[in-house]
Amino acid sequence: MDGNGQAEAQKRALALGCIADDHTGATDLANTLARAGLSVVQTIGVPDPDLAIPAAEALVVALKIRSVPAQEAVSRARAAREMLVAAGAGHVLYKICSTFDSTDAGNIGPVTDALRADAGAAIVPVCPAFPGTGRTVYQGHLFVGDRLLSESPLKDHPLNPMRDADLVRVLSRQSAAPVGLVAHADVRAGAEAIGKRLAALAGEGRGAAIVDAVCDDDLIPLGQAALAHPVSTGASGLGHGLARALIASGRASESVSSALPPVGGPAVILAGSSSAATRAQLAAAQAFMPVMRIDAAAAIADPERALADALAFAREKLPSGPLAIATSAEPEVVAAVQARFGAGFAGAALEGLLARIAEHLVAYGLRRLVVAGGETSGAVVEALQIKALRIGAEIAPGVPATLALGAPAGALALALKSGNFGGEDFFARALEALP
Ligand SMILES: Nc1ncnc2c1ncn2[C@@H]1O[C@H](COP(=O)(O)OP(=O)(O)OP(=O)(O)O)[C@@H](O)[C@H]1O
Ligand SMILES: O=C(O)[C@@H](O)C(=O)CO
Repeated sequence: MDGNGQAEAQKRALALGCIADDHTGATDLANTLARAGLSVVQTIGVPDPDLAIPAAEALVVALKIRSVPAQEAVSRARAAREMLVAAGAGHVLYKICSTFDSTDAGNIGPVTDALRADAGAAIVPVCPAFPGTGRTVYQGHLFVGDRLLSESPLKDHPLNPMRDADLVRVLSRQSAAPVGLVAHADVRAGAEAIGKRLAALAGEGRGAAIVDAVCDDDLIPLGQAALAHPVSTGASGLGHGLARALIASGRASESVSSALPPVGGPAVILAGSSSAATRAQLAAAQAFMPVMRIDAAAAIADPERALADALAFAREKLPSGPLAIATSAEPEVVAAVQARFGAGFAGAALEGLLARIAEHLVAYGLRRLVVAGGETSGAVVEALQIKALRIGAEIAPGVPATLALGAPAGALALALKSGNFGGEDFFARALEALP
């Protein structure tokens, strides 16, 4: 192989394997890794061995395990790690939400414990910081903008209300082994200081340690220190640090991602997220497109009727331009729906409804789709049988334009928006950005 061939092959050798606990989290991470300079491919679930996926330095496996029972999350994450390690990944990042979404019986602890055991690791560094979107960790406490997590809108999340900002305490409640803290003073002192502190905590028998990070500069030593361990757990900030550390160590080379090919055609927004950000974005969208608000209680009681109504609305409006269909509602309405049907049942029913709407619309010829909400995105992407995503330009921090690969319906441009991401004009921007 000549010099160019070697450089090309090295550029595409898998260095970083990622397991994302939801689909918008996966595209967020894939976007961050691509912007940091890695070549990245995202698959929907563990890919079938016969799926032809382009070679890449980072592979992000999108799972939908944030809100499933812990045992199921553990076995699915283990299978994904096994595949990633067999494919050559030297480090595996378990991508969780930057707002640490999980219940006390939640999955971040059990999955982190299991991946640590499988990798034979002494300790797992854990950091959900993503300073670019206002998520920072100080003295183990997670902030969303200038509020503690427990005082942010995440306290009212429909599936995982986050009412404790002390992540050492939160992760301890979910973990088999005790949890430690690498505080900001060590992070400021650099990668070596973080490494020493992690080693000391491992020596005390701690299985995981929350690592502080309050700004982008902290992500570089964090990534270097994390790369010395086989497994880490965190959000896009840690992903950025790992990508930069891989490039700095020569295990990956900086590349520029290419633009997505144009898809064109009708566009629809489907929103299942009830986050404050998504609600504000829908209100802004109402000024320039028709928005159908689905009554969640009525839709759960009679899903066939809700499906028929949504499709009639779409058929009528789509010829004149983009439209939105949303189950999103104010926290009091969500609480009432959950009290009547149970949160899990209501969530699954509404995700299923939006996924069926997506299937029908794609069959009608829809080619550009924006989905708001991680669980909702997972349901939609799985229903459309999308196998992998190519990552395009960033629409807003944490949200790239993507191109669906392997879907039976053919080319489809997609933006999967995490509930809390994007400014008020996000939907207008997304429609412009989808090729
Ligand atoms: N009106 C409603 N009442 C009750 N539950 C709802 C309602 N609308 C949507 N849901 C459910 O709330 C959940 C929202 O989760 P989803 O992950 O899609 O959004 P999010 O949590 O805001 O986004 P992210 O996970 O990306 O932060 C889904 O299960 C959805 O079906
Ligand atoms: O980290 C985040 O906040 C997002 O990528 C996410 O996981 C949303 O579901």
